[in-house]
Amino acid sequence: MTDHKAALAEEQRAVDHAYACYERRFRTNRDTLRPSDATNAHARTAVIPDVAPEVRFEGDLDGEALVIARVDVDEDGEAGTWYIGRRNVRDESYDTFVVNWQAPQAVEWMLRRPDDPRGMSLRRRLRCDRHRVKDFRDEIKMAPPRAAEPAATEPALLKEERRAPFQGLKDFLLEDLERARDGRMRDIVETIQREQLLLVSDDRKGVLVVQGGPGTGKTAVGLHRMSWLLYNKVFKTGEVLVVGPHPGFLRYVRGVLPRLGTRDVTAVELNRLWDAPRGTDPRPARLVKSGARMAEVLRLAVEQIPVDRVIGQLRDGAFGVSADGVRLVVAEDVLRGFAEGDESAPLAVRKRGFAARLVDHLMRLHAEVMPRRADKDLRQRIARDPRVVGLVNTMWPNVTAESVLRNLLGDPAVLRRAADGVLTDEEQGAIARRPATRSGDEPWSPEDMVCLEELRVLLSGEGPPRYRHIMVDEAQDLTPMQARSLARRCPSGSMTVLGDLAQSTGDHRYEDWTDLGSALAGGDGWHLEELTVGYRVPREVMDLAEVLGRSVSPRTPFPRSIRPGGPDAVAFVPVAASALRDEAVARALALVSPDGDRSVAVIVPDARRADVPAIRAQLPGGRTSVLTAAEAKGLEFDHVVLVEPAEIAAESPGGPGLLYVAITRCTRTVAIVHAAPVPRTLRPASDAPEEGDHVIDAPAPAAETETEIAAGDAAGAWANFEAFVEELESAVREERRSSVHERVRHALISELYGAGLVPTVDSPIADVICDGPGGRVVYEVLGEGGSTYRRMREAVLRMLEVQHVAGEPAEHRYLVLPEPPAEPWTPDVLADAFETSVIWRADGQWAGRNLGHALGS
Ligand SMILES: Nc1ncnc2c1ncn2[C@@H]1O[C@H](COP(=O)(O)OP(=O)(O)OP(=O)(O)O)[C@@H](O)[C@H]1O
Repeated sequence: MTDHKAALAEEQRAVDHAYACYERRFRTNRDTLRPSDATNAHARTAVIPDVAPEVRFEGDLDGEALVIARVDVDEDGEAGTWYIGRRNVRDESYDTFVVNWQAPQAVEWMLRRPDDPRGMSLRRRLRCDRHRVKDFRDEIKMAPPRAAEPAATEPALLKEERRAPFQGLKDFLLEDLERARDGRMRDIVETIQREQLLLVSDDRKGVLVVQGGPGTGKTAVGLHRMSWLLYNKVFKTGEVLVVGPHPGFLRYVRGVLPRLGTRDVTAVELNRLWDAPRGTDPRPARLVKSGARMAEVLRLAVEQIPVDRVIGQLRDGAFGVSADGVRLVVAEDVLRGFAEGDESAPLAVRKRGFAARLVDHLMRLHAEVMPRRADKDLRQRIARDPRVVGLVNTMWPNVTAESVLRNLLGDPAVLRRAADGVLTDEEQGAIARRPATRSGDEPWSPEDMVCLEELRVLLSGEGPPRYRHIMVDEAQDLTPMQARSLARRCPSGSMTVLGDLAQSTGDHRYEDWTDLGSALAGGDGWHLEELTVGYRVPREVMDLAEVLGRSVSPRTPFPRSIRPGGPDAVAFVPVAASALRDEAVARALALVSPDGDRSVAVIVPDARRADVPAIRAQLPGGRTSVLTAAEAKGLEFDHVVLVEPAEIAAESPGGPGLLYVAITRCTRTVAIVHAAPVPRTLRPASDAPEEGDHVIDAPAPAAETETEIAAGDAAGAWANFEAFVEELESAVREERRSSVHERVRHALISELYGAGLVPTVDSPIADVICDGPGGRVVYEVLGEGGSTYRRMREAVLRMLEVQHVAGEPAEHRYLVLPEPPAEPWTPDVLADAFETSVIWRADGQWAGRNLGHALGS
C-alpha cells in the first residue's frame, strides 16, 4: 500500500469513528432540538422556516460531510490529533474528537500559516462525500524532527509547502465550484478561504461592511459569520436578524444556517420591514423621500406642530382662562417659549412638559393676584380646565404619523415651513401631492412607509422591533432613510453589511461606503473590508462584464475570477425582435442537461415580465427558472440565457447595475439573446471602448411624469379654539336649561352610579363621561325633539368635536334620547357611519342596543 493510500485508510477510520460517535450523541439529544417557528410575531413578518419540524439525523447535515480537516498539534506540552468539522463530536470517554470549525480553537488552527505553523505539524484538508473520504491535501506538513535534534527547535517547513502553501486547497476549491447548482446555496466550510474566515470570525464591535464583486462569497461570509456569532454566544438566536433583497433570495439561502447547526434565525425580505405600501411614487418623489435630508424635514415638521397650531389663532394674541374668578392671561410668545423644551424628545414627551410649564405659570399668575386664596385642588382645577386642556390638545394634538405626513405632503405651506432651507423648491414640488379624499385612502408608497416609521418615533418615541445584530445583504441598494431605519432597529450598532457598489440598482448611488456605513453605524462606528476573488463567475464572463461594472462604480475594485470558463462561456445570439422569445426558449432547452442536474435561468427585462409565464410553460420544471433581472439578485445558476440586455440597461437609472447583476449570475455559461444592439459597455475588457466611451448606447429611460403639485387646499387654518370651546360650552349650558334633558341625564347618571361606576358629570363640554373597565365612554343627552335624525346627527358631530378638543378619544359613544327614535332606522345609520350607539327612555324604562354596556352593567 502506498503512503497516500495508507493515510487515506487511516483518515477513513477516523471519519467512521466520528460518525459513529456523532450519531450516538445525536440520537440521545434529538429531543432537545426545537422545531423552528413558522412565524415570528416580533419581526411582524412571515418567516421562511429554516428547518423541518422533525429533524432527523440523516437530515441534520443535509448531505454535507461531518469532517473537513485534521490537525496534529503539539502545544504547551499537549500533543494530539484532532479533527475539525461541522459539529462538535465527543467520543465514548467524552473527549473531544471533532472540533466544530467555529470554535475559537478550530478557527485559530485553520488560520495558521505554513510559514508560521507554531506547534502544528500537520493540517490536512479532507475531501469527503458524506462519510467517505475521497482524498486529502496537506496544507501544513512539517518534517518530523530528527532524533538528535533538540525538541525546542522549530521543525523545518517542507519546501513545496513554502512555495505553494494553498495549492492543495485550490484544487479542492475548483472541484467544489464545479459542482452543479441545484437552486439552493451551500455552505463553504470545507473550502473556506483565509480572507473569508478572517471576516467570518471578525470579532470587532460595530458595523462590518464587506464589499466584494459578484460571486466573491459575501453572502456566504455573512451567513457563516452569523452562525459563528451565535455559536460563540456573542448573541442569542432571538437577538439577530437576516435581511435579504427578495423572497427568492431567502429561499435560496435558507438551508445554509441549519446545515451549519444554526437554527431559528429570523430572515426577512427588506421591504417587509415596513408596512405594505398602497401605491408608488414617481422617481423624483422617491429620491427626495428616501434621501437623507427627508429625516430633517420630518423632524422639522413635527417640531413645528405646536407652533403651527397656535400662531395667529389666539384672540388678541394671548391665551386667557379664569380660575376661581381670577382672569389669567398668557401671551402667545410666552406660550411659544413653553413649547420649546427638548427638541430631540418625542412629541408626546414635549407635550407633557408644555402642559406642566403652562400650569406652573398659571399657578404663579394666580398667586400674584390672590396670594392667600390658593387651595390644594387649585392646580388640578387649572390643569383640568377645558380651556387649558383645549389649548394643550390644540397645540399638541394627538396626531398620528399618517396625519402629519398627509399634512406635510398635502399642504404646501406646511411643507415650506418644514422644508425651506433643507429641500429645494423643485424637491418640495416633487413630493407635494393632493391629499386623498379620505385619510384612510392615502396611497402610501414604500418610501412613505419608511417616513411613517420615522414619524412614529418622533411623535411617540415608539420604534420598530430591535435586534442586537443584523446581517443585511445587497446593502448597496439601501436608501439613506432605510439605512436610518435599520440603524434604529440595531441600537448596539453591530451589523454585517454585505454589498457591491457596482451592483447598485436602486435610486441612490454611492461612490463609496462612507455615507451608508456612517448611517448604519452606532457608537462603535464601521469598518470596511474587501473580498476580491470571484468564485462563481467564469473568467470569460467577468471579462465581458468588466467595462460595465467599472462604469457603474469606477472606484470599486473589480474582482479577479479564479474559475476558468472555456470557449463556450459567452455566446451572443442576435435574432429578429419577433424571434426573441422562441430563441430564448430554444437556448434554454438546449442547456438543460439530460439528467437535469444543471440549473438554467432565463433572465428577462422587467418590461417583458408578461412573457415569463409563457417561457416558463415551454421549459421543463426542476432546475429551470424564468425571472427578471431584479429577481435574480443574489442568486446563481449554472447557465444563464439573458434576453435583450439593452432593455435591461435602459430600464431605469439603475439599469446598468441591473445588467451587471444579470450577467454575473452564471457559474458556467451566459447566452445573450438580443434583437437590439448590445450595449457597448458589455464587451470584454480587451475589446474595451476608448476613454469617455463608457456610455450605454441604449435608449434613454423615458422621462418620469411630473409630480402633481398640490394646491393649498389642505387642512390649514385652525379655528380660533377659544371661540370654539366657548361655543361648545354655551350649547351645553343651553341644553341643561331643558328639564327633559336634565331628567334623562340624571336618570343616566343614577343608573351608572347604580352600576358601581363614578361618572364625570360636571364637564362644561360633555354631558356625561365615564371611565370604566372597557375604556372611556362619552354620552350625549338630547332634550325635547331629540329623537329626529337631524338632531341626532348634530349631536354626534358635536360629540366628535368635544373629543377632539379633549384630545382623548372615547372607546364608545352613546346618544341618549328622551324617547324612542322618530325613525327606526336611525340607530343603524349612526352606528355604521359614526360608530355611535343610541339608547332612549320609553315608559320609564331604558331601551336600545348594547344597553347593558351603555348602562355599565
Ligand atoms: N471558499 C469557497 N469555497 C467554495 N465555494 C465558495 C467559496 N466562496 C464562495 N463560494 C461560492 O461562490 C458562489 C458565490 O458566493 P456568494 O453568493 O456568497 O457571493 P456574493 O459575493 O454574495 O455574490 P453576489 O454579489 O453576486 O450575490 C457561491 O456558490 C458560493 O458557494
